Amino acid sequence: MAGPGMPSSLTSNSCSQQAPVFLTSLRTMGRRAKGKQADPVPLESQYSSKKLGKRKAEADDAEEALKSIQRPTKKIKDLNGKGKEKSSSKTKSKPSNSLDKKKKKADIVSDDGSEGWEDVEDAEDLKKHAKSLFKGSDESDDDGAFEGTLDDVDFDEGENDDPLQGPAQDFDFDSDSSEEPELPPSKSKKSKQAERPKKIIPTASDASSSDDSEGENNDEPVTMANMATRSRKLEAKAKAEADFAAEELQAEARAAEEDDEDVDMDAEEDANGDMSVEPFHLPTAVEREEEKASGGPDVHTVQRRMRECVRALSKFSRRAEKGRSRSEYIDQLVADIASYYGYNDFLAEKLFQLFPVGEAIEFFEANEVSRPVTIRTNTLRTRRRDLAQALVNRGVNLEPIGKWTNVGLQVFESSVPIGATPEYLAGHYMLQAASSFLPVIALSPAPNERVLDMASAPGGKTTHMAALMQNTGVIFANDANKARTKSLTANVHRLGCKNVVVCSYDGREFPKVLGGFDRVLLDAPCSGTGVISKDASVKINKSERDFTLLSHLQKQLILCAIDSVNPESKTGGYIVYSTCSVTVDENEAVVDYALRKRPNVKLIDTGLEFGREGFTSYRGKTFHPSVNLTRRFYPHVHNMDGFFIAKFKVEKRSKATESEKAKNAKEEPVMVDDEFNPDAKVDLAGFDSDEDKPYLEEAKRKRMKAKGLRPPPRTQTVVESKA
Ligand SMILES: C[S@@+](CC[C@H](N)C(=O)[O-])C[C@H]1O[C@@H](n2cnc3c(N)ncnc32)[C@H](O)[C@@H]1O
Repeated sequence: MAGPGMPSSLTSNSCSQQAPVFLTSLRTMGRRAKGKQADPVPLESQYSSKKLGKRKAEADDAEEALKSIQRPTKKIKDLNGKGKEKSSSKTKSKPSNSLDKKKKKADIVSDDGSEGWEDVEDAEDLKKHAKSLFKGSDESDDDGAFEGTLDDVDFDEGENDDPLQGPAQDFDFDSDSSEEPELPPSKSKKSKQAERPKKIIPTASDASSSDDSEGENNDEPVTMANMATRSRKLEAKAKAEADFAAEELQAEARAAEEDDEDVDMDAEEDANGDMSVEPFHLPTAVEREEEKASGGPDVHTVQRRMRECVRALSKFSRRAEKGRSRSEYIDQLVADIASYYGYNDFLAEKLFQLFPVGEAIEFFEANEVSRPVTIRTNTLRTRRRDLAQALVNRGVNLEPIGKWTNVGLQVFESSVPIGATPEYLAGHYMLQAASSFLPVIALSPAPNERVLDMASAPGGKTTHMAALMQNTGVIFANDANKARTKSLTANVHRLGCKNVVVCSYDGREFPKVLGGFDRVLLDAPCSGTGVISKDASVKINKSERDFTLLSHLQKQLILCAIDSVNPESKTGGYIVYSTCSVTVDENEAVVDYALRKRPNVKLIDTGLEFGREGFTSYRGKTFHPSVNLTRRFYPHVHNMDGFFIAKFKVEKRSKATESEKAKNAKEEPVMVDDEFNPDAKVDLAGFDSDEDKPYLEEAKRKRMKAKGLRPPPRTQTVVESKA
């Protein structure tokens, strides 16, 4: 495809790399919580003020964790105050979304290719239709987009007997465009919009906005004019109820704790509510071996043990068995987490280490629940208000995601397949996870700029950038995987992006093939530990070696991204590095590496109004203090996919940095033929792999130990293992 400033060499894809191990293509694992959107959670939950990175066994964490690991039969109210039973993923189904029941549902496929909701119960025709149309879904791995025309779609198909006619103009769409005329309020029957559940990812400003409905008469009929206000009022009420329920829970927990002190500390309710079950005993190493040999414990035992370990770790001196160490409890807990949630031991431990004990359980729980379905309005084709109106008319229950985006809509329910509406096919929106709006918001490309999207397929972020640039300037949308550039191209066409040049190079070939960009987005290939709810295969198929190789690749790519930026850009000179992974190796460690190797770059604020600070130290490693400017997003905190974002400003190289450059000359970007593939030998020539040596050595030692071999003595300082 042609584009302004496009060298002719880029009109055809020049890369013939092997497809990388791309996470969303592995869809063999079942999803236990499929079909549920997670309950809304407040932005920056109670953990927000906590310093992460330390294994703090706080009582608060333990209580959160105790809520997550449910007793098999005990009913615990959820925070929405509905008193529904929360259930473990292995023994019972998850709490269902109340919206599930009444209406038929259509398949919704997110841009990541994951299905958001369950199939329409008794609408086979819709299902069949949706199946064929979802092939072109934004981030699906299917290469082919829908190839028919709008005429091929039966526009009436999506209409159910009771189409929703609610208007969209009463939502807060002000941010869409200041030119929009004020639509006069019109009368309609009560829209189902008013019944929608609480918003996801509410910002502080969202929460405070609920106050303006004070004093309104609840009995007055619902009109288009008052619908949004009433809805906010309902949300406020729900929040108050949730707070009340949470207080109740805490009171219960406090009472239980007091009981603990009075009665035998180890007395425990059994599955039937009897108080006569045996006191908890942490298995010894021998007992664990025996347990393994006999096929492992039953799920109730595992649940109880996890709960007890969390309790013990929260007040270790009082609750732990005499003579047992903290690390014994942690080892048992991690082993149980791995078996309960279905992770390999290595990954369970790696993820567990990211959080305080109680919060870790929340993270694992959140990975069992699908994230909300969200779409991004393509402002090249429509306005959010108009899109919302069109979709509401088709029976889609939606609302703006939050104040932080003026193009996002959260879909609560739909009687039509959201990936196959006429509006979708006409490119009015992209099915896109809320988290993937963030890197583009952070990069904030401006009209007429020259931008590189280094790893861009299938184009969710490229097309978002094209819209922000109002189809001006040029975006080089690159992806090493040629097959994936097909869906990228399809999306670029569908969304009407005219300033995009699609190309297929290994990102490590930049800036040799092309440089001088105002801005670069590196949405790097990663392990996908932030999107486990979409792709459960990550739980078992990621090994230590994968993380080492990925981290290498990411470090190589980030240097190339930096070197592709024009430091003298009048408008830009920025890079955003992002991953959908939560591991430190793929995030802070990569960013810190870039800061060390390229003294002419510095981290700057992402401009995002939420997200947790990146780690400045982690398990014995200290990063540059400015790494706290990076942002982490978590499913259990933000109700989004796990994500990481860093924004850099590239400065001109000074004399001092020039000498630095000479020193690092051997690290000039190199042409590397291997795409990331855990089994391929990655050519690291010229890349500074020295610093990874201790890790590689330690990994080798571990592998040998696991095989019962005696590892050679350590030759280098190895980062301290588990605290
Ligand atoms: C996280 S996905 C990108 C998603 C995309 N930015 C979007 O928003 O739709 C990572 C991409 O990196 C590509 N990739 C893997 N190795 C690469 C390399 N060495 N150079 C460039 N792209 C690479 C993969 O093919 C994959 O499409």
